[in-house]
Amino acid sequence: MLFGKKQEITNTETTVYARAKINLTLDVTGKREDGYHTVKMVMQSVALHDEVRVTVTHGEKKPRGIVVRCNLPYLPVDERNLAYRAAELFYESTGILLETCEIHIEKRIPVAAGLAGGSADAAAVLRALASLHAAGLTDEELCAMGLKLGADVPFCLRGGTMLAEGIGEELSALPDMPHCWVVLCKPPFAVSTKEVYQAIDAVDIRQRPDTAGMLKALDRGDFAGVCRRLSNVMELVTAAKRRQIGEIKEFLAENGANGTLMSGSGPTVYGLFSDEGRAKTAAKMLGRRFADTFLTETV
Ligand SMILES: C[C@@](CO)(OP(=O)(O)O)[C@H](O)COP(=O)(O)OP(=O)(O)OC[C@H]1O[C@@H](n2ccc(N)nc2=O)[C@H](O)[C@@H]1O
Ligand SMILES: Nc1ncnc2c1ncn2[C@@H]1O[C@H](COP(=O)(O)OP(=O)(O)O)[C@@H](O)[C@H]1O
Repeated sequence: MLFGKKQEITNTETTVYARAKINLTLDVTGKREDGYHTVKMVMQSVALHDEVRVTVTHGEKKPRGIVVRCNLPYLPVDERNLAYRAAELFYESTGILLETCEIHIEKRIPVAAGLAGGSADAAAVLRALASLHAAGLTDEELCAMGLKLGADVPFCLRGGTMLAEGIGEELSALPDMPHCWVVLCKPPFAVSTKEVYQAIDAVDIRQRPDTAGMLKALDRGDFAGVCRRLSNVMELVTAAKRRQIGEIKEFLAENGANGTLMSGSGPTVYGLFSDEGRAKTAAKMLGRRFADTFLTETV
C-alpha cells in the first residue's frame, strides 16, 4: 500500500556569479565566409555580476522543462534568453534527462551594453548544470558548447585577463591585469553588436590597437602602460554616431581616470582608476547624469 509512503524529492541548487567583461583592446582583423569577423582583443573580467541561481528538481510533481525568471520584467524568459538556450543546449548535448530546471537571474549588468551580460548568464548556466549533474565535462568541452551560443561565451566561462582571437573563442591566458577600480557608465541607448560589426566593414581603420604592446605591459604589470594602450576600433562606429561616448570619456579623464575606453560594441564607457577615492567621486558625479553608472573593480 502506498499510503504514507514518502515521495522522494531531491532539489539541487547552486548560485553562480556571472561577471561582466570589458575590452582593454579590440581589433577587427578580417571577415570569415560565414559573416563572422576575426578579432584580436584583450578581455578583462570585472566584479559587477548577475546572480544566476539554478535549481534542478527530480521526482517532484512539476512539469518537465526549463523555467527562467528574471528581476527585469522586459527581458524575455523564453528561448530568446541566452540562459534558457544554454540550458537547452546542455541537456541536448549531454543526453542528461531534463526534469525541471529553474533558472533565476538577478540582473545587475546593463543589457545590450558591450559588457557581455547575456553571454555571462549563459556561461553561468553551463557551469552550474555541469556541476549539479556532475557531468564530467572538461573546460574545452564546455567552451565548445558555449561557442554555439555566442562568440563571447567561451571567455565568460574562463574569465580573468585573456587574449581572444578567432571570432573570440581562441583564448590565451594572460598575467592578471594590475588591480584597479573601474567606473562603468552606460549612456541611455542600446547597441546591436551585429550592426556594429556590419558597419565596421565600411570603415577605413587607420589606427589599430597596439596589442603586442598591451601584452608586454601586462607582462610587466605596468598599469600606466596598460592605460596608455586602451584602444577599440569599434569606437569608430559607435562613438562616431553618439557624442555622449566621447563626453563620458572626457569627463572620466578630467576626473582622475588613468585611462578610458568604450567596451566591446558599446555603448558602455569605462574609466580605470588606481585611486579608489577618485573612482568613487567620478562614479557619484556621473551617476547623477547617467543612471547606469557603476563602481567596480578588476577580478
Ligand atoms: C563585440 C564583442 C567584443 O567582446 O562584445 P559585445 O559588444 O557584444 O559585448 C564580441 O565580439 C561580441 O560577441 P557576442 O556578443 O558573443 O557575439 P554573438 O552573439 O556571437 O554574435 C552577434 C552578432 O555579431 C556579429 N559578430 C560577432 C562576433 C564576431 N567575432 N564577429 C561578428 O561578426 C555576428 O553578426 C553575429 O550575428
Ligand atoms: N540573459 C540575458 N541577459 C541580457 N540580455 C540577454 C539575455 N538573453 C538574451 N539577451 C538579449 O541579448 C541582447 C544582447 O544583450 P547583452 O548580452 O547584454 O549585450 P552585449 O553582448 O552587448 O553585452 C539583448 O538584446 C538581450 O535582449
